[in-house]
Amino acid sequence: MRTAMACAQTLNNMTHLLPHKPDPIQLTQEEMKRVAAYRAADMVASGMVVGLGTGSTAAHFIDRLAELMHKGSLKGIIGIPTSLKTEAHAIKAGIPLSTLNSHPIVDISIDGADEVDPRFNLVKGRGGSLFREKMIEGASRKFVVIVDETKMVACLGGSGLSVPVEIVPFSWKYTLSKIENLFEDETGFSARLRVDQEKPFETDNGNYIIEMFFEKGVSGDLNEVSDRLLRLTGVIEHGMFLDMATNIVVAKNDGSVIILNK
Ligand SMILES: O=C[C@H](O)[C@H](O)[C@H](O)COP(=O)(O)O
Repeated sequence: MRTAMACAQTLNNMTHLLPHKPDPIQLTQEEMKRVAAYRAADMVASGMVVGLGTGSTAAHFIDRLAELMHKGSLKGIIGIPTSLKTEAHAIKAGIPLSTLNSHPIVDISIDGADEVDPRFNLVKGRGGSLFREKMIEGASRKFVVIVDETKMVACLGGSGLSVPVEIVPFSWKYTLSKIENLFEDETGFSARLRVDQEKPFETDNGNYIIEMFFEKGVSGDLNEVSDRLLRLTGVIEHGMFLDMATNIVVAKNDGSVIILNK
């Protein structure tokens, strides 16, 4: 009895010397983006033609890719940028670039997304890039999406944030009204021109963006919704990337990573 008490007392007195049990890691969203990007960089091999995504998550990937190239761990990489911003970033980072015209088959594309649903469908383009992304990622053998866990959704557009559509500037109000007509039976649907500093936002292709909002997310058959949008004269492309992603790299705020493969 005396011994047991003494042990308890000793233990209490010694707790400051015991190994400290670390608090569970709580990564910020930016840190999660970096974790996902770094993991995806491991999927790139020497000699690959790599589609370089656009946005804050893809920017971490570009930095990591450049780092691996400069270290000599990756050789003979050619990047295909999905936006002018990414092109400038990659040039600064020293990544040799080419185009889809010269390299029509891309080995792997790595890019972020605004939303990912359980079927690997994505919303992309809230940063203003979607057309070049869709073209290059559609030409890729592998399309790896890098996200933090906040991007995982039950249905596209369900977060109340926009689903972008790139349209030609000519008669944009007419195209906007056609998009509104398409979803007139959708409760809570709205659409508007994306504006930046009181002027229409312009994409890298000199086009405008219509932002569509769905109160309860995009309903019905997504391929049908996509087809109906693309049939409208004036619509160039939309930000729903359906059945394109082959792998999703999800970083969680406890520091772990989940890789989903199609
Ligand atoms: O237009 C932007 C691109 O589609 C981005 O990949 C997407 O918006 C995700 O961006 P971020 O990684 O900055 O969240």
